[in-house]
Amino acid sequence: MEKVYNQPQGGNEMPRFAGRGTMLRLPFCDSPAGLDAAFVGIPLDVGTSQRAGTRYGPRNIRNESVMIRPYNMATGAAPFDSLQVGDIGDVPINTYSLLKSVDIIEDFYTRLNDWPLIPLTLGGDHTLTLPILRALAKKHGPVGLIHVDAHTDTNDDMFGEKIAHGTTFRRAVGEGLLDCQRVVQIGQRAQGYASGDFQWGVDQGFRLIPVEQCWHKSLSPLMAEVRQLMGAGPVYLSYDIDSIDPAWAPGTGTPEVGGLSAIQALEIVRGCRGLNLIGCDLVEVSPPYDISGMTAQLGANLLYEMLCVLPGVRYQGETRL
Ligand SMILES: N=C(N)NCCCC(=O)O
Ligand SMILES: [Mn+2]
Ligand SMILES: [Mn+2]
Repeated sequence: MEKVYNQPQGGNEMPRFAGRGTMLRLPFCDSPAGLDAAFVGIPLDVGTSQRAGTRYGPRNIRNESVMIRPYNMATGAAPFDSLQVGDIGDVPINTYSLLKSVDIIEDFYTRLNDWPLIPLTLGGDHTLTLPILRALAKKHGPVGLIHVDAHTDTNDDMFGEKIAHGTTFRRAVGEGLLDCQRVVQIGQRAQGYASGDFQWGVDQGFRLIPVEQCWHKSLSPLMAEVRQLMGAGPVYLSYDIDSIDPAWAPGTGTPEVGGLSAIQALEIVRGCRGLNLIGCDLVEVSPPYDISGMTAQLGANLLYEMLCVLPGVRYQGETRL
């Protein structure tokens, strides 16, 4: 019998401004059973260092995902023709404790390890990536990482705290969660607390591509190099929306000028096709600062593009360049 796959609620069956409040208006699934990929919300902002508000990220990304249709006309991807995808809701973080929230997130994703699904996470601030990596490392061992961000997030502490949205990947290295020779950081820019701030990751084995090396060019050639570097091993994609210039993504808590374009963001994610992706996140969307919801819509589209490059996605016909 032909397998039936979940479909986004169509714009001709329910007006786009109505219907399910889930990601892409997919069915809400109260169990991970049977899913190949799951959208998960983490409404966290107690880890932020400047503007807060990312607690509203998951809800607004879902709200702005209503324009997205099933078939990717640029790449030919048809995710809902071969993957069972659902929205499994939000992680019940502790609004009053970042450390307890980190434990709650790790426990939630550790339980997801029991299922063959790939988590696609709607953030929330970048602290959330640490507990997700802790959980995924239990299943996959140390993983490769594609980290797109205005920041390195490798501070040893912030205000004396070892866990915050700017310390995530320092902690991940220290806990042995990353295969450091298969880590790339793309889009880093602005200033440091010390002159060597960007060097710490490079000293661990990371490949760093500062934003100035991205300016005025397509990033498709870079992604060919990244695919080569990642090889066949497990890879996690962590996409901080503030990697993109505030002109395209104003709704974020720690904006930095001179960022990537939305087009380059699409090139990066589409360039992940063929990788052994074991999880993705889209973090730091802060709706209170989001002009007309465009940052949340860009985040929703990047999450859809991540879904489109997951292992097992079927492609329709020839893919256009
Ligand atoms: N937005 C994220 N994830 N990190 C911002 C860190 C800012 C800082 O290191 O001063
Ligand atoms: Mn970040
Ligand atoms: Mn950032």
